[in-house]
Amino acid sequence: MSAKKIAIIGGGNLGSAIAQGLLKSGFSQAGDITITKRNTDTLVALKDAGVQVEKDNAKAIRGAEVIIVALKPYNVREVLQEYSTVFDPAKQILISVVTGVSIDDLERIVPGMAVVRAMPNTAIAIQESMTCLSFKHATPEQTNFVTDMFNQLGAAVTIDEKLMDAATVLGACGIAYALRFIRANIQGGIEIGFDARTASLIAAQTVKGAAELLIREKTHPEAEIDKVTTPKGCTIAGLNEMEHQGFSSSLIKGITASYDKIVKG
Ligand SMILES: NC(=O)C1=CN([C@@H]2O[C@H](COP(=O)(O)OP(=O)(O)OC[C@H]3O[C@@H](n4cnc5c(N)ncnc54)[C@H](O)[C@@H]3O)[C@@H](O)[C@H]2O)C=CC1
Ligand SMILES: O=C(O)[C@@H]1CCC=N1
Repeated sequence: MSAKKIAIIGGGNLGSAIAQGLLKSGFSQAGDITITKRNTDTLVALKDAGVQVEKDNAKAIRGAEVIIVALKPYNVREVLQEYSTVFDPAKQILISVVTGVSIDDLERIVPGMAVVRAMPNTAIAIQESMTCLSFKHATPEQTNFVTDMFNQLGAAVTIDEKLMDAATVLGACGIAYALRFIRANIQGGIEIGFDARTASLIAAQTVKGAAELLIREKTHPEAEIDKVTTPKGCTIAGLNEMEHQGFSSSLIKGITASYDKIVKG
């Protein structure tokens, strides 16, 4: 449990998920978390859980030691600029989960502040995020704090900032790709006889099992696939048909399209 006061600026999809994760993990007490949004109606559940819900960013920033900025890339500059004099670089750290805005850019907007970039995904709400972190001017104490926090909200890895756009695609967008894969399995499962609820359970638990095999056993996917593909069996027949239809290729092309969207706009 951390006694640090945390302010989340931008209580949208990711900001709210971070607040939920901080609460569920026990990393923070509800009263130590403040979350801001212009229209706070969607934050009722967090408010009911004891989180401080605010419209006033200045008040939230003043009362915090850790500020997590979860605004859209197109308004983060404008909003941070408005409050740049409210920050206290001697006592605070700024963590940005904003896509495509560099540490240098953010440190220029809020002079003197140590900025950390973090790229979690929405599974942070249930402590299952993959979070990539980049540090530049953070002190060892700040680095340890941020790493520990995101480790308690899933798994965290530190990467070179030049890989942050790639991390955004593979980790943050990646959860959407995985969910679409599961949805397609559900659609197929219904077509071959299951009701939607049973198909959802089978598809999701099967993907969870596949992921856990790789994480726990540290094996290569193809080595695990070899164990499933009985010669002349149904698995290889299905896999090969998927590849004939461009399965791996479509995923790789999707990943590079997402990446180009961040890099080229
Ligand atoms: N949604 C995701 O899965 C992920 C999002 N990100 C990044 O996180 C950031 C936030 O993304 P989302 O949560 O999806 O967007 P969102 O649009 O759901 O959240 C942004 C929130 O900021 C609020 N906001 C706007 N102006 C404000 C102001 N002046 N003061 C306080 N709040 C204000 C908006 O009302 C909105 O609720 C983006 O930069 C995105 O690229 C990064 C990783 C994953
Ligand atoms: O789609 C987006 O732009 C954001 C960044 C990563 C996940 N959602």
